[in-house]
Amino acid sequence: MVLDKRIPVTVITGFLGSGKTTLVNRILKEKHGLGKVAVIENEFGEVGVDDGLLMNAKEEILEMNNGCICCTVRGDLIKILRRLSKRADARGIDLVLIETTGLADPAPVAQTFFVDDEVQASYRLDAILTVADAAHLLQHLDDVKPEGVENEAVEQIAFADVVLLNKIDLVSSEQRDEVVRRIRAINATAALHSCVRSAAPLEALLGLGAFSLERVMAEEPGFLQSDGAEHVHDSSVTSVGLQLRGDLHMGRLNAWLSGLLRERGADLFRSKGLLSIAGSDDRYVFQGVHMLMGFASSADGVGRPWAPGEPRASRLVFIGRSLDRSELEAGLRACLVGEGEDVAEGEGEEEEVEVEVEAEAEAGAEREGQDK
Ligand SMILES: Nc1nc2c(ncn2[C@@H]2O[C@H](COP(=O)(O)OP(=O)(O)OP(=O)(O)O)[C@@H](O)[C@H]2O)c(=O)[nH]1
Repeated sequence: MVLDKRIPVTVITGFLGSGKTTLVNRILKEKHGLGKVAVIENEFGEVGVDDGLLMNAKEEILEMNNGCICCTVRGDLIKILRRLSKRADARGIDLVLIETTGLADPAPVAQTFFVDDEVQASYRLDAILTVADAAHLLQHLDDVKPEGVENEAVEQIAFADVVLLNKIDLVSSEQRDEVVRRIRAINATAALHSCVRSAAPLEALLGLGAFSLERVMAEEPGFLQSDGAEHVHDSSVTSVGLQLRGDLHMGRLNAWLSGLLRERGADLFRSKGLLSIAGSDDRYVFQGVHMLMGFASSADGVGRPWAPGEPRASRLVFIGRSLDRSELEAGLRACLVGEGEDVAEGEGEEEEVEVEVEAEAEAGAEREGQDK
């Protein structure tokens, strides 16, 4: 038996907000006996937030935020992989995780491991792992795209070696069965694990040797020839990234974001932010997936607190349809604390709160009705 000494690579894909970063954090935290892990992160949009959401690991985290890994920055991925392999011996990297954007087609990312000689000599694609949000997958699979535009959610399921059906805490068992049925109609052979907070056993996710070029070639004979040009993103889905110096008023911010997601949650696929909140030295994290939202802070072990004297600013990203940058920016600016303003009302909100669960449940019930 010839031992394959190449570094295994797991590509983690899945629609916006499905639980990819949650999974990466779990792997970094739990990796028993996996050796040293390098993570390549690609975020959609010009303002990245995931750097603040990944746990403070001693691992190698490499950011790619100036384009989509499946098309515009595929060359950068090759450069990063080449650089990493040159250093791999010295640093002893044993595993590479690539977290794609939620809007990436995983096929061109997989192709990278077969078309570049240097990359192919150093790396072995272990598996494409797709995280699916049980509460929102169906609406993204059903999303009707303009002519010639791929449905990323379908591509991500179709190309998976392993599907992690996540967030099953948000659906009934009937809804879950329906989601499984739809996944199976697209991909009958992938291993499928249902879970909450991406908590499937690591041995079911890593070191599988599951990616098979022969299988992909049998289904897509042009796989190695394509140059990625056929992958067209849905241009109606855009991102607005905002960065603002100063402190935000928690009460006003909560009210603004709750209202925004309640009114626009259908079109607002994903929102997230790293926030400077008045009256607190903890850095806050905001997470939104459609109408569901929550806050956590470094007091809850998410990210790190502000250092003394560190310039304080907030970064937020909104991804969805029909986004109006100036309206979003005006909304956020209105949450800034004015000079001399009393912020007492903004304190004492340090618990993680899921404030829009009811609205989300209503949306789920509506969808369930449509599914029948
Ligand atoms: N209720 C519930 N929430 C979850 C679960 N898994 C993750 N979340 C939450 O879903 C939100 C998005 O999770 P992430 O891990 O950031 O998702 P992602 O796929 O990395 O998101 P993008 O990188 O923006 O595409 C966060 O608020 C998580 O805490 C789950 O199983 N149940």
